[in-house]
Amino acid sequence: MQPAPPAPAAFHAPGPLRGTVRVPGDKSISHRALMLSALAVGTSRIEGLLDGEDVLATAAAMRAMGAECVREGDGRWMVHGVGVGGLLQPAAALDMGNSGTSTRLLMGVVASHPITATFTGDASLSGRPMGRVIEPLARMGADITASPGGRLPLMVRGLCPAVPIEYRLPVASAQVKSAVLLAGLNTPGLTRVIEPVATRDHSERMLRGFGAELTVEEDGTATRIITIRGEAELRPQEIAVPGDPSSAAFPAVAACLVPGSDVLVEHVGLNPTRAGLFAALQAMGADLSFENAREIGGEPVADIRVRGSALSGFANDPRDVASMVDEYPILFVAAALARGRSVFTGLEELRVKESDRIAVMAQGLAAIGARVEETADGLIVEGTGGDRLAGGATVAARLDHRIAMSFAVAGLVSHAPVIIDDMAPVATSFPGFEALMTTLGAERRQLAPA
Ligand SMILES: O=C(O)C1=C[C@@H](OP(=O)(O)O)[C@@H](O)[C@H](O)C1
Ligand SMILES: C=C(OP(=O)(O)O)C(=O)O
Repeated sequence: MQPAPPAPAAFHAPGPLRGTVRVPGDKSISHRALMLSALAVGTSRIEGLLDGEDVLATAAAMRAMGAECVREGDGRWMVHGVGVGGLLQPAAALDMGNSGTSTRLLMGVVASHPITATFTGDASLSGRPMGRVIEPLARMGADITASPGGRLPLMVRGLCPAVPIEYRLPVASAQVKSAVLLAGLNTPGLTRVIEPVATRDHSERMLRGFGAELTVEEDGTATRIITIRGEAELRPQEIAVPGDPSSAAFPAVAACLVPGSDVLVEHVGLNPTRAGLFAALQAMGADLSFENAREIGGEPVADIRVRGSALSGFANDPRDVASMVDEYPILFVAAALARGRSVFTGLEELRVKESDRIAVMAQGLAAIGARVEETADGLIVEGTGGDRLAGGATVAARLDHRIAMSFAVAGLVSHAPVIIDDMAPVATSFPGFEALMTTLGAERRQLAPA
């Protein structure tokens, strides 16, 4: 298939942003809901599932391995699971598109099933390191043949029964943790992951919710020891997926930056392992509050009210990186408009996301007039103190949805247009982004014909 032609766009805000919106379902939870439903015995129902391309790649893979996954309506899915150990050999390569989460978690699932699966992906995903999951899964007995540098395309030949391991995460990654736990689901005995820095814990919460025997201990130094008993029988569930805090980040920062704005983002998941951005914005002086706090499907949820705010510079605590790892690109935009200097450190993981998010944001922000300095593990930003950026440049999204949306927001507070060369990647995690921003009062700018 020919790749779609690029979809350039630029946005502006003729006035304050105002209104009440809901962002699509949480991407991390959506992937896990499909995978665990496919591994349960019987029929699960999911509502609020993210209908984004990344999650659809997971659904297609579960189907290719024998689970029935049916989209019954907007965000409403029915999954008929085959049981842990019951997945079938897929007839063709599993196309993971742009999705690191689908790839790494499913490699874990396949590793302990008696099947072989080939994983392929787009140019961005094919450049991302898979060695971090190959290493523990090979220790469990999976036979994995990867392209040079531990990249896609790669083939996983599972071993059943696999060998339980105790694995200390060398990098703070929920994807690596989840890959090992999911492999442990169909492995006899106890599989253990030791996590020195807490990462998102949706896998742990949901595995327990499906009836797996899983314990989490803390050793007093914030290290978490997660143990799962394998050969589990998962019971089908009804799952409600909350709104994605990583998507809510874009309208929230936009509302902070556009003077006079007042925006309510409803129904946002606020799991503490995910909510770092909102605390950072509050520390910068944002007028941001949480309303109607509640719990849905084992996850904390609230509505977030954000008003236009004068922000101050920020220095992040490197220990908090995992709680907002995907939100740094949009936080860099907030820092570019804040008063004073922001210093971001400990962000090396950003270099191996859909793009090198430190380098790509540094280049793009510099091109639209922000004062930034890239460092080995982060960025130093001298903010404008609320003045608009110059704009007047085209920035490359590089197949990275979060880069595209970050510069869409930067355009709202720039004099001249900020043209994003391709908005298409936004469909991986936030279908409806443009419509939502338009509801709030943002507008697409007319671009001169090329
Ligand atoms: O487990 C997950 O759902 C995710 C974990 C994070 O990746 P890492 O585990 O590579 O940090 C995050 O960046 C990604 O968007 C989703
Ligand atoms: C890093 C991300 O996703 P993934 O690793 O699943 O591609 C993201 O959504 O920002």
